[in-house]
Amino acid sequence: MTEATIDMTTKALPKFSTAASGGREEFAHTIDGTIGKPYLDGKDTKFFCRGVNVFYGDTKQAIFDVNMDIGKNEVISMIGPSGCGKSTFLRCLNRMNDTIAGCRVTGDIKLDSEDIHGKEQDPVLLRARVGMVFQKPNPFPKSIYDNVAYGPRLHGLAANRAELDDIVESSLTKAGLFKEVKDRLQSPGTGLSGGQQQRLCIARTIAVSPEVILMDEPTSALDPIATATIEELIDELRASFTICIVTHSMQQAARISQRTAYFHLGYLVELNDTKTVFTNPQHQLTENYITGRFG
Ligand SMILES: Nc1ncnc2c1ncn2[C@@H]1O[C@H](COP(=O)(O)OP(=O)(O)OP(=O)(O)O)[C@@H](O)[C@H]1O
Repeated sequence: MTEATIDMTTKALPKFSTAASGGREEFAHTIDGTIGKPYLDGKDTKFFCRGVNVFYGDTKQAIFDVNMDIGKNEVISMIGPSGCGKSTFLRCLNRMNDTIAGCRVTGDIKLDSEDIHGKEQDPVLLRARVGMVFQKPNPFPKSIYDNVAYGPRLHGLAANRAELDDIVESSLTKAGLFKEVKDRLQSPGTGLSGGQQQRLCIARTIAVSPEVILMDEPTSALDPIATATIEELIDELRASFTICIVTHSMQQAARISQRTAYFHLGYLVELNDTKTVFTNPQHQLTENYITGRFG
């Protein structure tokens, strides 16, 4: 994919060749900030990201100078060709990149005006505020109940068993799973179907009362019916949480998100209202991707 040369003839936008050496540098000079509406002017901003770069080791830069705001109670989709840095950027938001040897993040990332890299920040507490759901459902080898109770126990969120029961029930209810599992809470979480396991993972994330949920291709391992259930759930969860989702499905991004961010080779090319991105993309690279000419 990095060897592709992009046809820029249909729109009067700066030339960009990704071919071999210099492609990234040339592209960097063509972008005068991200096109669209990357900023929220401080209004209902949950995440404030400025000049974010990510490096793997000494030689590989995966994210280049990303600037964006993420709003409270919005669903924001991150799309782009494989390897463009969507997951890497997502992991910046709860410092999951800290767990990858050799990975280094620079720039300014604030959650509710707090520097997430500040000395006083405990990454474990940050990850409770900014939860994550992964591509492959990954329930713990524990009962359904214990999967959901794990986080609240770890963070001491329940004073007694009755309170813990309430948290487990309400989290499973919010994740749209309680009715299906209420008679088998002590059964293994791994015994559920793929779609149910993913909703269990969402319940586990919700159980510690996060403010933001990061989802990295949460439905790519699921069938269309389970996918539809999760998409409906995401729409409901938006009332209580900010949701950032990486997806390879443009239809999914169009269905569930209010804004969509298009990444290309580590650059945030365009961030705009989802409808604009899919009906009137402002950058040639976005248009190429959504029309299937690239990616
Ligand atoms: N642990 C790592 N060590 C070194 N390079 C990495 C690592 N993780 C990702 N990369 C590189 O960083 C770049 C961005 O990868 P990333 O997984 O963030 O892209 P992506 O857009 O999420 O891709 P996909 O859609 O295929 O999941 C790629 O070039 C990838 O090879």
